Amino acid sequence: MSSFTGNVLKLSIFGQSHSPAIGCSLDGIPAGVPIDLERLQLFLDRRAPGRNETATARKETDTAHIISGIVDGRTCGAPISGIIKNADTRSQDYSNLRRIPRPGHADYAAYIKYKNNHDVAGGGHFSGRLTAPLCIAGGIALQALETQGIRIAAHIAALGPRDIRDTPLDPMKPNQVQLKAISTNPLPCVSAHAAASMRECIVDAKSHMDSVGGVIECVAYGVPAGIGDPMFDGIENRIARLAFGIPAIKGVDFGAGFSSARLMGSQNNDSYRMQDGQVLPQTNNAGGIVGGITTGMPVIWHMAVKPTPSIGQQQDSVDLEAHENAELKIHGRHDPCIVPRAVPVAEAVCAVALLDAMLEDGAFVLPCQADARFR
Ligand SMILES: Cc1cc2nc3c(=O)[nH]c(=O)nc-3n(C[C@H](O)[C@H](O)[C@H](O)COP(=O)(O)O)c2cc1C
Ligand SMILES: C=C(O[C@@H]1CC(C(=O)O)=C[C@@H](OP(=O)(O)O)[C@H]1O)C(=O)O
Repeated sequence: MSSFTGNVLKLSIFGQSHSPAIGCSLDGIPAGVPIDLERLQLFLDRRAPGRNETATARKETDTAHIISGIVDGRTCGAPISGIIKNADTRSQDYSNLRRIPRPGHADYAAYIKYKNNHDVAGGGHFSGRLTAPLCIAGGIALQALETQGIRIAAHIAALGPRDIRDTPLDPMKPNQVQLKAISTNPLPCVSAHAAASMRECIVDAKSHMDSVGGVIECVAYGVPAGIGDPMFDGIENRIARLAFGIPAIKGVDFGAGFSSARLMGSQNNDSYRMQDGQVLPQTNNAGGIVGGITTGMPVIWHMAVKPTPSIGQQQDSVDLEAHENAELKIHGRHDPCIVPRAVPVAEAVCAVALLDAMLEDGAFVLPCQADARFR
């Protein structure tokens, strides 16, 4: 299975939803980066399951056990590895799914590819649970990027079939009022009204044993110009590659994205002006990336999250042993909507992708490279 990525910052994710533990290994961060483990845990808590009625009922503490690579609050140059224990597993909920695959989940595709040897319990290695160790790596990358003046934030941009919309994040510069609202509203939205409507939509879908999807917007402020590469290692490629590693992501776009296809060139181009001796684009339809390389404007991207495949309603499936049609009713615990818990995961993958590109371009410089301990 391809659960390994990165050019300079090498990330590997291991485990299954119901295995004793899940974890990650992250190699390539320079020594001396300050990492606050309490803040890392608060980041993981934003994604953790079982915290409210819009999420799965599975309860996990999602405590990150960092077993190597961080000493006395700083990276030591050795590979960082972290594990999270799985505790609240109910594998019996999955006993019939090896035979009768869930529409929309990976059961049937895995049955064919792994010749029925896959771990079906909890969705195995396909589970959204694997985004917990992804958030260990992402949380560390976010703190590393903060030392470079980079701040990454995501929110729910749109949700559900009625397309409930939140206010977009400022595409030109960080807006502290917006960023505070995202962290204080009951769902990660700029607008309290949008958060309340989205919550209602999720609870309503749940009461009908159904699920809803949505769109997450993620913005990286403070990324310097000139990071990335043309063709296959552009910043778009790098972010999209990691974003599609998140289960349930079915679309990714940048800046004006798919809407740019409906604009005239004169509307879509971000014209340049000089301001205080600096080149300053006047708009940011490009989402801060041209030719795969950053422009110095905020990097803006979106990811489409499909509605959770495991729903309580009866669905048409097949019996893979009897080779006949079958009806399926799923009895497990599932997210009625994945979107709220995927918001920190968007920030995590954005941070890992940008940090890898910055390390590769030699653009990651610690404010105090000479460690005080050696003076
Ligand atoms: C944070 C998170 C939570 C998820 N929770 C569930 C869930 O409770 N039930 C479910 O069927 N799928 C859930 N998923 C999605 C499935 O894991 C995913 O749809 C499945 O592995 C198939 O992959 P694909 O949708 O990318 O094709 C979740 C995904 C994420 C990122
Ligand atoms: C546990 C998490 O989410 C799980 C993701 C998931 C899936 O199919 O993706 C299915 C459910 O697993 P289980 O049936 O074991 O409760 C979710 O609870 C998590 O995100 O930490």
